[in-house]
Amino acid sequence: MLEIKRLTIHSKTGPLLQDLSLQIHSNEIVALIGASGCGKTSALKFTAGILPPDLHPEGHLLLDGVPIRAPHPAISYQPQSDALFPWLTIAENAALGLEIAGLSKRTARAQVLPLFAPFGLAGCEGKFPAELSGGMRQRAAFLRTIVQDSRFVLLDEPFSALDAVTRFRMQDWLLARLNERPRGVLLVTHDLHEATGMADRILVMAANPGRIIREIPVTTPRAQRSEAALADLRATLKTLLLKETSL
Ligand SMILES: Nc1ncnc2c1ncn2[C@@H]1O[C@H](COP(=O)(O)OP(=O)(O)OP(=O)(O)O)[C@@H](O)[C@H]1O
Repeated sequence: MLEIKRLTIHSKTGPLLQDLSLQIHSNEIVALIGASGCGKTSALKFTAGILPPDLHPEGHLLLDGVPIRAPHPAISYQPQSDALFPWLTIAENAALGLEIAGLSKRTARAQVLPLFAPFGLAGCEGKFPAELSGGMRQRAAFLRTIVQDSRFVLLDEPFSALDAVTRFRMQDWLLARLNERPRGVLLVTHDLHEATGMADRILVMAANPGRIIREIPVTTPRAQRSEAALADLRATLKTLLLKETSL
C-alpha cells in the first residue's frame, strides 16, 4: 500500500495543501477530483518527489507502512504536461524511464516498441515530439510511464488531450492491462465519466487550502457501469464540486 500521511505543503503565500492523507492499495484505481487549483498536481508531485523548491512539504510517504523518500522506483508518474525531451525521438523518450532504471538501450527499446501500435503511435518511433499532435505526445508520455511497470502509477489528467474515441480506447487498454497486472493507480481527472467509469474509489478535494472532503467508493461492478447506472453518482459528484467552487 502507498500512503500519503498528513501532508501539508507550505508556499510563500500560505498552505497549498492542508493535512491531506490518502491510501492506494496496489490493486485499485483511486480518482482524485476537485476544482482547478485545489492542489491535485501538487499532491502528485510530492508523491513523485518533484515538488519545486519553493514549496515545502511536511508529512509522510509510506510504502507498505515503511517511510520512503520520493522519487522511488515503486512509483511512476505521468505529469500533466507531456514533459517529453524535444531532442529525443518518441522511442527514445518512451524508453528513457527504463534506461534510468538500469536497462540497456536495446532492452528498453525492445520493451517499448510493441506498445506503439496499440497506442496509435505506429510509425512515430523515429519522430521528434514537435512533429506529433498534442494527443500523440500525451500517449507517448503515457507509454513512457506505463512501461516502467511500477507497483504504483500516478497519472495527472493522462487522457485530457485525446479525442473521445481515442480516450475510450486508452481507458479500456489501461483497465485491461490492470486486469492482467494489478497496480495501484492514482488518477487525477476533471472528467466525471472517466472517474466514475474507471475508479474503485473517488476522492473529492476542496481548495484553499487543498484538502480531501469526501471519499466515495464506486460499488457498481465495472462490467455494469453504463451511463444510466452511474448517473446518480455523477450527479452527486457534480453537486459536491459546484458547492466547493465559487467563480
Ligand atoms: N511553485 C508554486 N508556488 C506557489 N504556488 C504554487 C506553486 N505551484 C502551484 N501553486 C499553486 O498551488 C495551487 C494548487 O496548484 P495545483 O497545480 O496543485 O492544482 P490542481 O488542482 O492540480 O489544478 P489543475 O486542476 O488546474 O491542474 C494553485 O493555487 C497554484 O497556483
